[in-house]
Amino acid sequence: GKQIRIGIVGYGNLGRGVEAAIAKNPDMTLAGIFTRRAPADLKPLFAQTPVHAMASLNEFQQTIDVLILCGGSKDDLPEQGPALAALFNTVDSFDTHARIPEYFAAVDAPAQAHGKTALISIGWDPGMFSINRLYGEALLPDGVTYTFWGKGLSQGHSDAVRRVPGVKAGVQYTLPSPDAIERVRSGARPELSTREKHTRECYVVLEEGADAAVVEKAIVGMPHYFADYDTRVNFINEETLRTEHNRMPHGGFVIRSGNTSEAHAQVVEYSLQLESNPEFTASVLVAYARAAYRLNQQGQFGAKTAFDVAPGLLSIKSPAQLREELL
Ligand SMILES: NC(=O)C1=CN([C@@H]2O[C@H](COP(=O)(O)OP(=O)(O)OC[C@H]3O[C@@H](n4cnc5c(N)ncnc54)[C@H](OP(=O)(O)O)[C@@H]3O)[C@@H](O)[C@H]2O)C=CC1
Ligand SMILES: N[C@@H](C[C@H]1CC(C(=O)O)=NO1)C(=O)O
Repeated sequence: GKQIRIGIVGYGNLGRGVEAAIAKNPDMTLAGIFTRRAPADLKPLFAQTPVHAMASLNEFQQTIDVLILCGGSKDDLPEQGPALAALFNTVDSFDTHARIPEYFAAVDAPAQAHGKTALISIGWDPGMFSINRLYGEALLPDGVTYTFWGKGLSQGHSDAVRRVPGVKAGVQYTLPSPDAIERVRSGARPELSTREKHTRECYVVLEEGADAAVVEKAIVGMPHYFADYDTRVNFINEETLRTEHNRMPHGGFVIRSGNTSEAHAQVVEYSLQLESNPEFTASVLVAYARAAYRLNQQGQFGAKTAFDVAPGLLSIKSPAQLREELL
């Protein structure tokens, strides 16, 4: 049948992951990559992938079904999300949790006004972990939920570090507290503050002449990303970053402990072990692009989150096939 035509906006770790993921979905085809840089500067994963300047995006309104927005949540998506939701169906991974309500509103208005469908904050957290936190609360109303990430590389926090003036390059690792995990797994249902659950470790390459103390202060005090955590900042050179910090593994789990009666405790858990955080996130975005296309065909316009998307819309299988095979 008809292939769903995808455009990638922003070619970083996530954009490259989406290029790979589309090749794994036979009902999808990649119309092209759109970048703010000079297209000739980009080396796509597949030589045949077209690369266009962002300015030419308007010309593709009739030939692209869904845009997957792969920009950074700190500075790119707040501007690109609302602007592009007026022109295309979109899917993004916006993950500045504290700002999701305002981002939802900023994207919903243009999408509604132009009959577009915009799936926001898709990925694993927010995204698949959000869905599993919802399942936990809905299925075991009397209980507690915990989310742990890592040890691994957070792309949102790494992007945020890279945006600090004076930072040339950088990554951020999230480390869960072994003690906190042990207390949760013991069934003790402890009260844990944000600071007690994870610490954050940054590795930063400074621009020439940048002041390390000023950069460190800007990172550790950064609202929404670092201010609520104990954070260490290590300064390294480009060679070390390239050789020791070029892998992007991550993972984690959502656990719900609850009681269905005095007598019976129940536990629900969802976990991820990711060799590549960006490739997994990209694969989630591509499955949701299928849903965005279908929702738009159904006249479901405006901004939506992972909570609003029926699981069947993600599958390449037809509803009848799903009933036969997966029920
Ligand atoms: N919800 C979730 O579970 C997850 C969400 N995310 C989100 O995805 C976002 C993007 O992550 P990630 O792809 O790692 O970010 P990157 O820093 O790799 O890319 C962000 C943007 O920066 C530009 N860029 C990329 N490489 C370069 C370069 N070498 N020089 C100049 N500009 C460059 C690209 O835009 P352009 O091509 O236009 O220059 C790109 O879209 C994160 O900020 C995070 O918020 C990530 C993982 C999980
Ligand atoms: N959005 C995160 C995905 C997970 C990882 C994470 C963290 O390490 O703080 N929080 O959510 C990312 O950008 O990698």
